[in-house]
Formats: sequence, structure tokens, C-alpha cells
Amino acid sequence: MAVKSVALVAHDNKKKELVDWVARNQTRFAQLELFATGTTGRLLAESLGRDDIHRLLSGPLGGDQQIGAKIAEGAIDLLVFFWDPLEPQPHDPDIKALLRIAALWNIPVACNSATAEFILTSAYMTDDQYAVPRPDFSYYTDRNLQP
Ligand SMILES: O=C(CO)COP(=O)(O)O
Repeated sequence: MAVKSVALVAHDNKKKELVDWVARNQTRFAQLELFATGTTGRLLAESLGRDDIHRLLSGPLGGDQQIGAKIAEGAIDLLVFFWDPLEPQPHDPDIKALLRIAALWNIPVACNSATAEFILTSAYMTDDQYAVPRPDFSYYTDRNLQP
């Protein structure tokens, strides 16, 4: 069975909202492999009592880029990223890069709990046969360039 992998990330003012939402949906999340940036992951682990969350570095310390790299490698099926629309972040370029790489690789992205709810309850989430179509970038990688 192909277990789906979800990356969970939240800015400080949105962490409670994310943790509460995940806790409310614990039964669904029990079937999923979880990745998270450092602090979000710590709070989730404490709240859910789960010791199997793949915790990366804290977002501003490179964690957003690590999640982005996992998306590029095909290791993430869904990104839930509650970013804060009311507060500037010191690592804004990393945030943009993460959202860009998710768009590039056709990964579903939820930036608020309403969208996250729609995606989490989608039949695709429990369909072992379904995987998000991975774009073919051969037109780009094989482009004809003269050295
Ligand atoms: O800053 C973040 C996302 O941009 C989240 O990082 P933390 O989960 O480590 O707070």
C-alpha cells in the first residue's frame, strides 16, 4: 500500500490553528506519513503524542528548503503550509521558493484550514492507486544548448 506523505508547516501565528486542525483529524492523519519543519514538527509531536514525524530544520534555518527538496525528489504528496498573511518573515525568499517548487511539481498546496479540509477529505487521499501526476520536464532538461 502506498502511504501518502504530507508536509506540515506553519508560521508562528498560525501554529495553533494547524496543530488544532491536525488534532481534530487525527484518525485521518494516522494513515499518513508526516514531514514538518522543526518547530511545527515539535508542537505536532507534543500535541499528537507521535514520535514518527520526520522533523526537518526550522523553516528560517533551512527547513523550508528541505521540504522543497523533498517535493522535488517526489517524496511529498501534499503540502499544508499555513503561512502568515499578516506578518513579514525574515526568510521570505525561502517561503516563495517552497511555494514555487510545489507549484512546479504539481503538488496540492493548502494555505488555510478550509482548503486543507477539502483536500484531506478527498477520495484521492485514501486511494492507494492514485498519485499526483508528476510533470514531464524533458522538454526542458533535453533542450538543445550548444556548449
Ligand atoms: O518558518 C516556517 C515556515 O516558513 C516554519 O518553521 P518552523 O516550523 O520551524 O517554525
